[in-house]
Amino acid sequence: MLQLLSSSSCLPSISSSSSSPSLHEFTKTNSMAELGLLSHSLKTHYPISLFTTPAAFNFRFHSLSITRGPFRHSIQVKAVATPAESVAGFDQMVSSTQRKYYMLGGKGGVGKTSCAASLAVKFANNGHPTLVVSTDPAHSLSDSFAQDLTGGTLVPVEGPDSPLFALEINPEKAREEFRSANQKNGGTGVKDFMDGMGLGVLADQLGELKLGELLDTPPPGLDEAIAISKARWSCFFKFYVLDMVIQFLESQEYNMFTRIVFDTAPTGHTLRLLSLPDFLDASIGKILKLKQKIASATSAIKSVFGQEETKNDSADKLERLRERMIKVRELFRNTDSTEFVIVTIPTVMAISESSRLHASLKKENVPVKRLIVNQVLPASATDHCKFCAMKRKDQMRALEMLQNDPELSSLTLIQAPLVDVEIRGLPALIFLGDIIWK
Ligand SMILES: Nc1ncnc2c1ncn2[C@@H]1O[C@H](COP(=O)(O)OP(=O)(O)OP(=O)(O)O)[C@@H](O)[C@H]1O
Repeated sequence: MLQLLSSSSCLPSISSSSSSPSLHEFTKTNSMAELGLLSHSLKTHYPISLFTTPAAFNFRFHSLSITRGPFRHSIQVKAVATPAESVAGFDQMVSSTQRKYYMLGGKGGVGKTSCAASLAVKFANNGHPTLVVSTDPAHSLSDSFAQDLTGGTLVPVEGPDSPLFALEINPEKAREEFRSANQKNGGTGVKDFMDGMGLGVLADQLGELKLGELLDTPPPGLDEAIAISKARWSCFFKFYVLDMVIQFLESQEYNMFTRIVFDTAPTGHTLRLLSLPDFLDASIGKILKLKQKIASATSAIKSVFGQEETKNDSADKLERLRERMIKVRELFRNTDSTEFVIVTIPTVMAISESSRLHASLKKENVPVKRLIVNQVLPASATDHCKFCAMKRKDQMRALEMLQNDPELSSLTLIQAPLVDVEIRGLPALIFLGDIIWK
């Protein structure tokens, strides 16, 4: 039988009091597939009730009860809430049936994927058909869900009450599409492909740069060429992601989803992605103005050479691209539908970066209300562990710094403890989600 045993453990844990393996032990000793199977069978065959009971002092007990079948038992987990913590306001996040977008972002490795995946699961378990999308080319959603999501298409996640689909925007698939389009038409295929994305005019501008060639065979020894190739590829991938976002808005395929959660790339990449629509809008505006000036100055010559229609077509395409970029930008800035949740950890470096991230997001007018400080060492961890005591002291200093930070102190602060299991698979995500999203 599984039951609460956290008093003997230094970190919040899921433990066992008998010879049966605990979920904690299970996650350590079994494959991801087995864990997935457990999560599936728990969900499919045995009703689970999740509840949270406030307890004395700074402890909070999270309970997972399985109420029938051979798995009849309850698992309780101790987590710690420090006084500065506020409630995430999940009731408000879940309340409307209108489509909402949540982007989770921050420094590399702080727990963006775990927080995003746990939020998606929680939405789906609270009645929202939900899509969770990774926009990080170095995806970890598959690991987080313990399920293969690498195909670049929507994959159903088994278990939650309402439909939950996951999508890793697959850089290899994008690259393949890009290459085959490029080969198909002897170079002009790049343009066709980008045309399909509403970006054909940009392909015109990029055509000179021989993007495809550089991707396939960077000239040997030319570091600069490789760097340029990488930069162009990164730019292309961002277009690809933006195109996906437009599809979420416009395509029937995504109509059903009332919550879309983005697991974003580390800070720098995401800021560049968010600022791209604005940059393109401004650049296209300038190009169009320039084109108009040139057009009026040379209209007589153009009509003689019969190029009028081509130029107008190109201006129309630019205008359409601009409209699409404005749509995405409006989406990113819409306070009714969109929220960027910053995820950080209690270190001076991570908090400094989060502060800069918030400042940049404000500049981009992207709404931010909540800040998750993940991996906070519980007070109980310091009882018999000098290292943990020192570490927690350090973390408390960083938290103090956060509370005095002019950029961050206004945000709703959510603390998530460092737990002693890796956050992988549905049960672990439900567990983490129940701690964070209250
Ligand atoms: N609160 C937590 N307690 C214990 N482990 C955690 C916690 N949050 C995240 N982890 C673990 O930390 C690792 C990194 O987490 P995750 O992949 O969510 O971070 P990330 O910010 O998305 O990383 P990347 O930037 O590399 O995509 C994972 O192994 C995850 O299980």
